[in-house]
Amino acid sequence: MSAIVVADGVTVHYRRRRWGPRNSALDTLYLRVEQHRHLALIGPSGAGKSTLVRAMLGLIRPDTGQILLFGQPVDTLSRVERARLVQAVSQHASGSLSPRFPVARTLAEPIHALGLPDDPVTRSTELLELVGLDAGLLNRRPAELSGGQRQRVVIARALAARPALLIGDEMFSALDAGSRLSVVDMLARVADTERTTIVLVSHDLGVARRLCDDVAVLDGGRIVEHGPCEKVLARPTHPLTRSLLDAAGPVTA
Ligand SMILES: Nc1ncnc2c1ncn2[C@@H]1O[C@H](COP(=O)(O)OP(=O)(O)OP(=O)(O)O)[C@@H](O)[C@H]1O
Repeated sequence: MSAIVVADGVTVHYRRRRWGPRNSALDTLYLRVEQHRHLALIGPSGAGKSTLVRAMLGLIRPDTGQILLFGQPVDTLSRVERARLVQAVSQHASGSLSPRFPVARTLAEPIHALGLPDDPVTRSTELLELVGLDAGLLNRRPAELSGGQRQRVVIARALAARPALLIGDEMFSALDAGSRLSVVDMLARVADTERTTIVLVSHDLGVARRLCDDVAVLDGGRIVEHGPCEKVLARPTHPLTRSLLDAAGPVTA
């Protein structure tokens, strides 16, 4: 199997002031994300999940170690190369939609910016369908959409880039419980068709198990347990994984 992402001994410190104390967010972290095996990143608040995501996106440079995307150090890739390989959707991503742009323009933009061969009109309609939205919304601006519809548009915009890797940092939290599972299932189908690998940061273990093949548990900036969901979530070996499972109650999704 080939690795889509490798974190090779990554350490990240945050320093609030130049001479102030350093706060270690990732501590010599090693992780391999295999292609076409969706990975859930779970862990308590402050474990380093979002920091790891930001490092994978090349938004922060590790103090030591490196992140490899398809074997290449992420900081050697151009912005366009990175955008073609990896897209991210965060919990509050709908704020990143331009208030002036109708949905059609939002979805066409990555196609133009990345020089993809897709026809923007056909692809925008297809993308809306993929995320379970009506093509009639193509002419609406963000203010004319519900919060859940905006989040689906953000997911569609990320898919427009046809990324090899989609990173979702609590990407479903803005959706109500009723539509969450249908969007999760939709994403699983799209990822399958488009050969996209997903890394999902989630506090929702039900969603993690429903979508992901593997799970990695972070604590104190390190991976403390990593393996197939059916094994780790059924027979956890680390006390932290056990306590996350206990706190979540029965994982039903
Ligand atoms: N910009 C920053 N400056 C200083 N410290 C930070 C900064 N961002 C995060 N941290 C610290 O780094 C550590 C890891 O934070 P991170 O946001 O990666 O955790 P997380 O696992 O994503 O948490 P959560 O589940 O609450 O979102 C925490 O101790 C946090 O306080």
